[in-house]
Amino acid sequence: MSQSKQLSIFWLFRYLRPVKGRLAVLLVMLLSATALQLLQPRIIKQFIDTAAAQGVVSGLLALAGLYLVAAACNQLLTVAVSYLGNDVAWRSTNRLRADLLQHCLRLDMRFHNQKTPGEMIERVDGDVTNMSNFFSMFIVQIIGSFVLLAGILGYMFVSNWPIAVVMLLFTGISISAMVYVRDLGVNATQAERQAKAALLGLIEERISGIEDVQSNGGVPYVMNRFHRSMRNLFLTGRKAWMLRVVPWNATVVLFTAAVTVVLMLGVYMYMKGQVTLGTLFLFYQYTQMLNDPIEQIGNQVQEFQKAKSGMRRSREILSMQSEVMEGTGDTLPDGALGLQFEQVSFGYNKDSRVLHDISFNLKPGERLGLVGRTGSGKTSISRLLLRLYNADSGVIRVGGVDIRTLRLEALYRRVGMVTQDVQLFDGTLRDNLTLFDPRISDQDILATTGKLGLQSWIDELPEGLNTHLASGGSSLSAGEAQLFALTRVFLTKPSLVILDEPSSRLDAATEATLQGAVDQLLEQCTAIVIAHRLSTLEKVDKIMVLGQGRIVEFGDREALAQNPSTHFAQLLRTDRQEELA
Ligand SMILES: Nc1ncnc2c1ncn2[C@@H]1O[C@H](COP(=O)(O)OP(=O)(O)OP(=O)(O)O)[C@@H](O)[C@H]1O
Repeated sequence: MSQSKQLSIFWLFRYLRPVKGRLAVLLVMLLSATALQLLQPRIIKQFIDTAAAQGVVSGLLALAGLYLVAAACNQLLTVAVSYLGNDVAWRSTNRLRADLLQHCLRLDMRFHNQKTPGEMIERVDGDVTNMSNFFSMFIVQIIGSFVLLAGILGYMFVSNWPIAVVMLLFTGISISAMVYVRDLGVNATQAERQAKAALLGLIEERISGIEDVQSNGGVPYVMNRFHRSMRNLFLTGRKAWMLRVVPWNATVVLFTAAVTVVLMLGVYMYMKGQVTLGTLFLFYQYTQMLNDPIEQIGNQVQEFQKAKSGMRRSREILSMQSEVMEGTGDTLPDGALGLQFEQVSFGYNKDSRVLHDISFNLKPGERLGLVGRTGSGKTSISRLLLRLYNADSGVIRVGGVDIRTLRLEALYRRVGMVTQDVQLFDGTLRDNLTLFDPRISDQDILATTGKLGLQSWIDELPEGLNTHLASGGSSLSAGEAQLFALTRVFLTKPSLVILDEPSSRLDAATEATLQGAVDQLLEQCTAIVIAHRLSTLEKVDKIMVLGQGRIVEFGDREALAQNPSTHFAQLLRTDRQEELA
């Protein structure tokens, strides 16, 4: 752990490598600005001394002009530094954001089950934003500040060593104090980020469940949790801030002392005639300027703490390995794909098994109806097949190929699933149906939607396939969303498809239209149909009855239905009675 903490800042340099040219330009500009900063007080010194000695007006005017030019150039450089600094920060942090998001999207569902979307936003964006100053300004500001310090102190040593010694002492003590306490705020800042992530997670969760919250009168409860979370953020944030500003506060006291001593020494020397009025002004001005680089170093130390805590959290995510490792295989047989489960067992947690020793075989083109009570493990079977989780033991083969040996993309190209929850994305209807795949033509879309009975619905939309849909699914009824999900999967022309309760939210008439279309679409593929209502299963070839994660029954639908002693026949009888009642 300690080693990883030490390595961590160097790890960030990989994101700076692609912008090193820009960083170099940034540094040159900052050094030029520093040179101008050093020059300006010397022009004023010259001006004061010339004026005090009753010098010629043209000389004074020239000095004033020179000062104006230096000040204007300094200002322009400051603007350019700020622009380029932001540019570098965005370029490098965007790379890190992309790496984090891509990594998170590849992590398995066990990871995602533990994280709320709000927390993920904070980790992919908030933590990285915290590091942006580090990327753009840390190195250049630290170098720039030290150069400015060296310039001031170097000049002072040449022109007046007693004052230079006071300045050097002040600088040395200030910087040592800052280095000594530099890590003080890192852990506290990390806790602050965690509290922020928890708050965002809470808001996101409650807003996405707004219907339930409102209809169950849960608003006061939500507000209570919200206030508690805010309080936690406030307390951790205050602690982190206080620990971060300690280094800065330490220098303020030292600075006041240094200015006083330099002024006293300077006035004394002026009275003795050892220095001119202009030089006294220069001493004062340089002492004042000394504060800028030290304050800048202090700020950078604070930013460094923030960056370090963000970086630890980002590294933590990036070092997480998905339990689902991709294989390298790319090829599956053409046409409908057979499916075998061989002694597959699985549990979401180590202590409890959800599926026990599941073995069955589906030939290419066969349709399996999966029935069982709530919680019997039907959805879990489909999740294993789609590699959202790894089975604890056993093998799953698609088209005779162990799915662990396949690239995930190769698997998803051929295996599709329609779930009960349809996620809509911010985009047009076309984007949502094709999932942003430009290779799927409008003709394909309209042919599939036509078959599924969605055509009239699309025709009624003001802009047809170009209609913009809001994310989250609020613009569709539950039944429409289900039809939508079917279209989405069938557009990918899957060779094996899992339909999880495909018609649970449709009225009888729509269901009838849909059933015909699904039958047509299923002609080219193998299918698993998960259903509570047995009427959905009239067209399947095989039936599997699951009970508490075990196969209770597996066989031909007709044979099981004809034999009155089977579980399936019993379920059919109960179903009919319920329908009659
Ligand atoms: N993400 C999860 N984490 C932990 N346990 C889970 C998770 N998802 C499901 N389970 C548990 O696994 C068991 C099987 O769930 P599964 O969703 O496979 O059942 P199901 O037969 O599909 O149920 P339903 O008919 O209600 O959809 C249940 O006991 C459930 O509580």
